[in-house]
Amino acid sequence: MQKLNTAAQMRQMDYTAMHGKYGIQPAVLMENAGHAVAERADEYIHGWAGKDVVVVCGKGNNGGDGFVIARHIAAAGARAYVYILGQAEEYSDESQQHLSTLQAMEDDESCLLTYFGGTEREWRVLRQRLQSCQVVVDAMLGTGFHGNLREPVSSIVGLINEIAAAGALTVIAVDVPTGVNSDTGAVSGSDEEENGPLFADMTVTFGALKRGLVLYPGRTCAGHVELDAIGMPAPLLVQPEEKPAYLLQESDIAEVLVPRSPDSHKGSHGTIGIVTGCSDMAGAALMAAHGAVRSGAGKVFLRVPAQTAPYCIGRQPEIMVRGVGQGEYFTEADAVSVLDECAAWSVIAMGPGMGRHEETKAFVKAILAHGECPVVLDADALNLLAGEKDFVSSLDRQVIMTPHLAEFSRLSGLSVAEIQEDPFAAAVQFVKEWRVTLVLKGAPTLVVSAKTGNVYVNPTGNAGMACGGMGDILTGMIAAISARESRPDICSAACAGVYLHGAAGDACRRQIGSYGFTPMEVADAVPGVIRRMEEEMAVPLLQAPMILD
Ligand SMILES: NC(=O)C1=CN([C@@H]2O[C@H](COP(=O)(O)OP(=O)(O)OC[C@H]3O[C@@H](n4cnc5c(N)ncnc54)[C@H](O)[C@@H]3O)[C@@H](O)[C@H]2O)[C@@H](O)CC1
Ligand SMILES: Nc1ncnc2c1ncn2[C@@H]1O[C@H](COP(=O)(O)OP(=O)(O)O)[C@@H](O)[C@H]1O
Ligand SMILES: [K+]
Repeated sequence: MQKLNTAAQMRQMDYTAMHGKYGIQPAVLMENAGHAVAERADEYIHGWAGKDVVVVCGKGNNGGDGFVIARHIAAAGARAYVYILGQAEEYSDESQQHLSTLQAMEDDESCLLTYFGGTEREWRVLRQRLQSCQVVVDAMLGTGFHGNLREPVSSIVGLINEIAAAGALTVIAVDVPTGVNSDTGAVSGSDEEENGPLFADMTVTFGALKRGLVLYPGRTCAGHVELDAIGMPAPLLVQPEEKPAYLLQESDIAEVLVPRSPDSHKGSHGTIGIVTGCSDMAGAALMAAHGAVRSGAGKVFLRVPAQTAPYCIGRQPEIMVRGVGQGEYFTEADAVSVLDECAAWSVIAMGPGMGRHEETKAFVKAILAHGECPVVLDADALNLLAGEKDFVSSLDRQVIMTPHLAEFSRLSGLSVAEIQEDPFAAAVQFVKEWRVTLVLKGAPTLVVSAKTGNVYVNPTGNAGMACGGMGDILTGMIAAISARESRPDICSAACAGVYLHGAAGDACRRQIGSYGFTPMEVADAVPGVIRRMEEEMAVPLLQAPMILD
């Protein structure tokens, strides 16, 4: 897992490194940061030697990093044209220190300083420089940026974007691309294009990943992201923050990839009860069931309203289907027969294609109110439960809710725009109030643990998955994974489900292309993805076979 920090958490981390017991000199940390950019971008741009590079340095410490970068790339054989946006005396002590070193190099042709005042001539020269150089280093604004870009930064960003779009100019961002809010991924000028953010090819970020680098639209501006520890003491790199957020990595889901016990049987791998569907959405029920099968479920029972059953029976022979009641959708009276079976199930999933009839709401509440096994709620089950916070939060069982943005908006009462403004805050607040594990689906999907309030961001998945039915597959996957032999805790199961689902979507994109792969194909890709992960992580697929003779 990689920490995903806010600007405030970064300030605290920097402060502890410098002023707490570790006592690292501020200028040393800045030196490490600047050196890290020069080193890490070297390979990306195929070496600094012989390159003309414009380094634009803002007024804050991001600009200070730029001074260090200019010195290192000049030493590596580049010619650095350094544009300085602040007055020397405005800079922090450590930035001033690095600026003085650069000033002492001024006679050297490798490093040319311009104190940018914004005269017409200066703009003209800057444009020419940008047109003739090969690389731009964006050291204008980092974690200190908020709001909309002001001049002259705004126009410099516009100029760089324009020239980069037209030609062979590589843009390297320092810590965070200028104009991206490092906490939320919001960007400058979303409603006025001229104040838009910088689009970088590569971002070298320091100490911890920033949330704005993984959330859209900021993620689009960051390009290829590399994280450098910049010499931070190891405990600070891993120490949990007060309200932690993490980016999931493949190794994090190893918990669910433990090999099957060689003597296990179908009962060891979970009995999944999928209770969902209605007459015009039988496919959703089948897709959820298929997601469970492809994720390794021991047994999958599908319970659908009676009139949906004929469509489902026999479609997939491994799924055990029974029609409940007599109608086209579930009603409260149908709950009794399902509740009779629930006691033997490891997990229940409800919601895909269930319809939004009032009677179905009573059915869902009746199922939830009895029994102890975990429940995964998606789609219409969520729509039906909007306004039922008190009921859900007082349930004595583990609940995972998997809304997409519109469903989450209905549940939380927040508008989609409000959620997008700060999805972390909205998701964490919701989990606190509803006492459920939340899978807020989207690009990217966030998982928030009911137990800890920790946020996990999923890096896998692609826009080819924006297609009806993808979420239904995920519902079945999470249900099946939560019931695996290793019995992962509910949040780990949700994280693993989301990660595998996205990775299966990525495998489909590679094999089929960005358009037109289906939810069923994504489910079918899951076993292959698990096999690849097992091989790459050297988790044995099977225990060594016994040799009997
Ligand atoms: N010691 C530290 O704290 C370290 C900080 N580092 C660097 O320092 C950066 C953070 O430095 P700062 O806190 O000084 O912040 P920044 O350098 O990101 O930005 C601060 C400046 O931005 C201006 N600003 C804010 N919003 C603006 C807007 N909308 N339009 C135009 N100007 C705007 C502020 O007036 C201020 O002058 C990090 O991103 C990183 O690059 C690194 O050197 C590592 C060590
Ligand atoms: N652009 C995207 N990038 C990554 N994942 C995506 C993208 N678009 C959709 N997905 C994923 O596809 C799934 C869509 O689920 P959902 O909207 O519930 O579909 P449905 O309700 O039709 O089943 C979610 O898991 C979501 O994260
Ligand atoms: K920057």
